[in-house]
Amino acid sequence: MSKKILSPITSPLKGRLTVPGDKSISHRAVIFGSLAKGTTTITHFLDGEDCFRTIDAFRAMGVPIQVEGDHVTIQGHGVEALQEPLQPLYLGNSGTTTRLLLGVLAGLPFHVTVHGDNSLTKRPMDRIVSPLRKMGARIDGREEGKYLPLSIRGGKLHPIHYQSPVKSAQVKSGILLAGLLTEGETSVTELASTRDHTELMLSAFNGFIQKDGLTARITGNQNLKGTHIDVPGDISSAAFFLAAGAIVKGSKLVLTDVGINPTRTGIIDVLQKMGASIQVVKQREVGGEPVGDITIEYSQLQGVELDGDIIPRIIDEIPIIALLASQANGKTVIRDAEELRYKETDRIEAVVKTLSALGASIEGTVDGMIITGEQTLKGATVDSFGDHRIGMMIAVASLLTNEPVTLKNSDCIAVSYPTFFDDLNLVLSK
Ligand SMILES: O=C(O)C1=C[C@@H](OP(=O)(O)O)[C@@H](O)[C@H](O)C1
Ligand SMILES: C=C(OP(=O)(O)O)C(=O)O
Repeated sequence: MSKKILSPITSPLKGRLTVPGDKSISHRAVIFGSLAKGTTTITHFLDGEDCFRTIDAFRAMGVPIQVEGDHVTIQGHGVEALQEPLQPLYLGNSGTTTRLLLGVLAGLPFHVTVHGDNSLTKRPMDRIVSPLRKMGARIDGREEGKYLPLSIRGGKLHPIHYQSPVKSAQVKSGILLAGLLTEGETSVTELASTRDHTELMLSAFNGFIQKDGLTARITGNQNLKGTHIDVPGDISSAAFFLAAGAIVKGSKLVLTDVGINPTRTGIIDVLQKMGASIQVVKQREVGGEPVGDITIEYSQLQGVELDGDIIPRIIDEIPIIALLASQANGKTVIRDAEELRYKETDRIEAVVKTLSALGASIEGTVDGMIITGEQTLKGATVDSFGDHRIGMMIAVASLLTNEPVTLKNSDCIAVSYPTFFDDLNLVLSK
């Protein structure tokens, strides 16, 4: 098992940092580049383990994909050129790869088996399997297709209108991708707005999608053309540095070229609401996605109440928000976040266990948590439970302790941020 001893720090965090490319956008760029005709080039691609699972899946279907550092080149020959994979597809730890790929596989005349690691094997897949079956895909798996491994017999689908019962961009995107391979109009209505990178990226590939409030409509057999995608920095990765900058006394950081798509900027809203000194500057658009630089400075934070429609906009940031709350005056209450129980770990349980061990006052609820600050954190041995976001939250927490923190299972951080510790050392040494 990997292990990292995180020593107490002696200086605040200073300087400028460009975080790696957005994970959600990197996955989608590979998917659309593989379905399109012509060359797609991707720059600032996230070379994290999850995105390689998406690359490997399309390589297994015969798509030539070349990777040099964070540059990716895809020679797309269109959907008709995809080949049935000869082996089961291993999707590792990546929920996004799985749910989006199932949408693609449902519309292809292949028989494919997909499997993943211990964590992915426990995550619910019925949320995507059920609408894809309604479209005509034949999918089998444990507990009637609730869990991986799954076996998919795809082919000619029929369009549906789907009212999604879960607030999930992966479910929406999986159905839209299946809709792209289906004659007629497929539509998805969401309960709340979730990240819309699939919708935005489709236009970059010469595709078309209609958005009408919480409903997205797509027609099949579009003529997608290869393009260039410059991936913005991942705000979900930047969030760990925004939090560190906000809670380590004397810190001042500028995070450059961060994606600030409004469906993802809940963390900025939360920090503002907590009273952080945070600004977004140099706002611009890159390839249809809004991008900006974010400055953050240490300041005393206040507790907040978070629920309702902001939850999908902070879903991956809640572990680090819990740490922020432990350093804020008063109570923070997070509700409506039961989805956290279906991530790489049960993130409600994992956050409560790790932050309690580090000295925070935190209790879990059915759909969230209650944190009372401000608490002095202490050194301890804590486990990431194999969840990259829990691992990075613990590393940021260790910046506040006077004793070392031992982080067990630290390697999982490479899933979304392979250079996390290098970047942390960079801003600690300024
Ligand atoms: O569509 C995406 O790229 C993602 C959607 C979210 O998952 P859900 O759709 O399950 O909420 C998020 O947690 C995940 O990290 C990435
Ligand atoms: C939940 C996450 O990813 P995925 O669902 O793709 O595994 C995440 O990155 O926090």
